[in-house]
Amino acid sequence: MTTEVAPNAPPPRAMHAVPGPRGWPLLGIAPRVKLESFHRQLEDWSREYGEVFAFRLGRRPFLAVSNPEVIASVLRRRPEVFRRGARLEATSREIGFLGLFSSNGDTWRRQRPMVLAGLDPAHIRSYLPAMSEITQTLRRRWLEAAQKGHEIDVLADLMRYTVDVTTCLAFGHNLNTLEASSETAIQQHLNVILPALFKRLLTPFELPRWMRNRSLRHHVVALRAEVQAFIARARAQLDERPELRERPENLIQALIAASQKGQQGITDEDVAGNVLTMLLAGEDTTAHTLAWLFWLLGRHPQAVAMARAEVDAVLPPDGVACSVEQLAGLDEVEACASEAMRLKPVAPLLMNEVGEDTEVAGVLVPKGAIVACLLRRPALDEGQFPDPQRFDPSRWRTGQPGAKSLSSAKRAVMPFGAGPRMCPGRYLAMTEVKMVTAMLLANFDLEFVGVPGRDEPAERMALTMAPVDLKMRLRLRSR
Ligand code: HEM
Repeated sequence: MTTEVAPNAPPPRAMHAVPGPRGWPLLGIAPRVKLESFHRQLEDWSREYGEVFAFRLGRRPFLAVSNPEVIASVLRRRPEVFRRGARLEATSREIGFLGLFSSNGDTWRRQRPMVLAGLDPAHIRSYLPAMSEITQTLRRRWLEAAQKGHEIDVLADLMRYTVDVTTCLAFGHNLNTLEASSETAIQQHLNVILPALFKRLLTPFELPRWMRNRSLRHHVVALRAEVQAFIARARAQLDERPELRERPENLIQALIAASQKGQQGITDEDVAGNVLTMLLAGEDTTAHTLAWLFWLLGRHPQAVAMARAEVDAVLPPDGVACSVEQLAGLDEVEACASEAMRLKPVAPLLMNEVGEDTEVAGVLVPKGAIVACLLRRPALDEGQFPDPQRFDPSRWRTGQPGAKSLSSAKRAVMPFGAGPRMCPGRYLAMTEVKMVTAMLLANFDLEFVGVPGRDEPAERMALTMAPVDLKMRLRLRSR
């Protein structure tokens, strides 16, 4: 058994002695679970039962934790003691996207440096021209919507943007869904596969025949075929221009070059798995983060005014950044994004399967149990952030008096996770978030961002947390 506890700590408690919501024999709390708002149910229970509580989902024991130090210690002890769930790993293998996100142990160790290298700041710099171009396309789309007075489906447009950026960077091919008249095939596949995956992961019982669903199978097979086509294209490029093996232009070239060299044992399966992982991990997360940020900006004109003043000072009049230096000057925009991720993190919940008996927050947790880290709870803790529900980007300004407390506050907010499995796409994601937000503020006034007839958009959880039915109306900005 592994532990990370002080020497004089009291003896650990067994899980059944830890308070938590009551369940039924065999089913546990399964009949009470609402998949789309499971994160909120857990957050509510943590208010009722405290920083550590336990329950069963089916036969599987769960321990939910919301203390930031406990969360950090769990996330640090990966991939050895805590791991991605065996079901996630098996399901991903079945679908054909066993990439960095879902793999464990040696597969994860082999893949991580490769994926990290493709997404590091140096590579992001070389991706900027493509990203600026795609941001220009989005700008044109929104200029047209503003001129015609059209309402914008925020999530749909932002997902088109992130699909275009991700496919362009990962595969060297811009799908240009922003200018396509209808949803592309890839989006249609993901719209079916992602919710099915999430449901499968949270259903308390094994669903051995889930892939027999004909529609799901169709989408999985078609998506795999799309990915194989990207791989074939990148292989041909590497054959034509062997110098790309040393200086790959995109992630797929980097992965294939490594697999051909036999470097670090990267296999063809690893390449395909990580190509799909980029699509799955990079699309919803960034689009949903931007959507929440826009909704919050729509309610806070002062924050808009400050961020816009900065955008006007740093960027050209079209508001589209084209250098790392310009993006680095957007501190206020970044502060707005950090504050949006504190209040509306798209990953408010991280599930970790226990790989060997261990101890967490003074509780004995057996192998096979799940430790659910409730990431949003510390981010809304009054002790860390006065008036925690208020959207206040000034909390994130650097060089302010109280910078020390800012650094401890930062440790309580983990939108990209923490420890050895922290999100490798965070530089790319922040680049996209800053680019799109700056473009929005430079060109448009936010006439309306919200859900008609509601104060707040509902939070819907399906792998990531999205604002439901968010709409936006833009007016050309009067300067
Ligand atoms: C605002 C946007 C994003 C957010 C909020 C986000 C958040 C996260 C979180 C919370 C994790 C789990 C970290 C952990 O277990 O400690 C994660 C993992 C991951 N993310 Fe992101 N992500 C974003 C964008 C991206 C992008 C753009 C990519 C790549 C194109 C990406 C690729 C990945 C991968 C591959 C992992 C798995 C890392 C591992 O297990 O080693 N993410 N992300």
